[in-house]
Amino acid sequence: MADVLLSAQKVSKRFGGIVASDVIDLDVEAGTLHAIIGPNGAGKTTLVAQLSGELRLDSGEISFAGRDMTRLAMHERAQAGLVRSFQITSVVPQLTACENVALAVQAHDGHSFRCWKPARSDASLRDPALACLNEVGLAAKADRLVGSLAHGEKRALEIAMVLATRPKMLLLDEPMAGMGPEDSARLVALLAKLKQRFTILLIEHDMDAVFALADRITVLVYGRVMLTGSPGDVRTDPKVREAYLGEGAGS
Ligand SMILES: Nc1ncnc2c1ncn2[C@@H]1O[C@H](COP(=O)(O)OP(=O)(O)OP(=O)(O)O)[C@@H](O)[C@H]1O
Repeated sequence: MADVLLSAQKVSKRFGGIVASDVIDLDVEAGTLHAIIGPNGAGKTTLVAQLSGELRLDSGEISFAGRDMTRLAMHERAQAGLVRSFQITSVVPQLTACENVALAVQAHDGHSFRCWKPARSDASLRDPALACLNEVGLAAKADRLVGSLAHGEKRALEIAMVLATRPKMLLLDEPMAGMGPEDSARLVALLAKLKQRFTILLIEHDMDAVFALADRITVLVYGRVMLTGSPGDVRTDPKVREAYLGEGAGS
């Protein structure tokens, strides 16, 4: 087995009577795109929040690049290279795409978000921000206000902001949500390019995207891992077909 970059061991989380994560074991190998699929309420978002540090574990352990992350805060995990995609709600609509990415560069470099003004003119922020926008195909929109960007462009901007933090691994929670087929196809192409450089954990309901991109897939059902395997394993597993994909899906 290749090197494991991210490992979750016996991770659990309960919300009142609901067991959202039920003793989950997950190993993500370096250099792979690992997808997590499962029906609504299976615990996918909860698991990502636990991995990124937004949500405390009730029990279990998380290690990343050989370091114990279990008790580290979100920004400490991000500093180590484990970064969850920014939610569009954390993007400032009154600033341009470039200024928003510059803020992410600035935040990662340890400056305060309050000092955003120099980000407009400071080449040490603008140049890396433009490079990130270029990577996601948004260079031409660098000086557009975020509020005026189309939905697909905003999602690409979120990814540019992750890249600005110089991650080792990206945690992406439903990046295709709400997208039409053209934007989805564009994002699949972008992720196919990014997976050559980054390890990626992808939660996604779009099965075409998952089967096009994933090297490994973990199926969660009721907070438990039903199966981890190759796309072929998952596609043909009768339990998975019954529990989630439905007969004929994914084929
Ligand atoms: N903050 C919370 N408080 C109470 N219950 C929660 C909370 N967050 C999640 N849950 C519950 O935990 C379970 C898992 O939810 P989660 O959002 O992780 O599932 P999911 O697989 O991401 O679902 P979806 O595909 O619909 O996004 C659900 O039953 C949900 O209602």
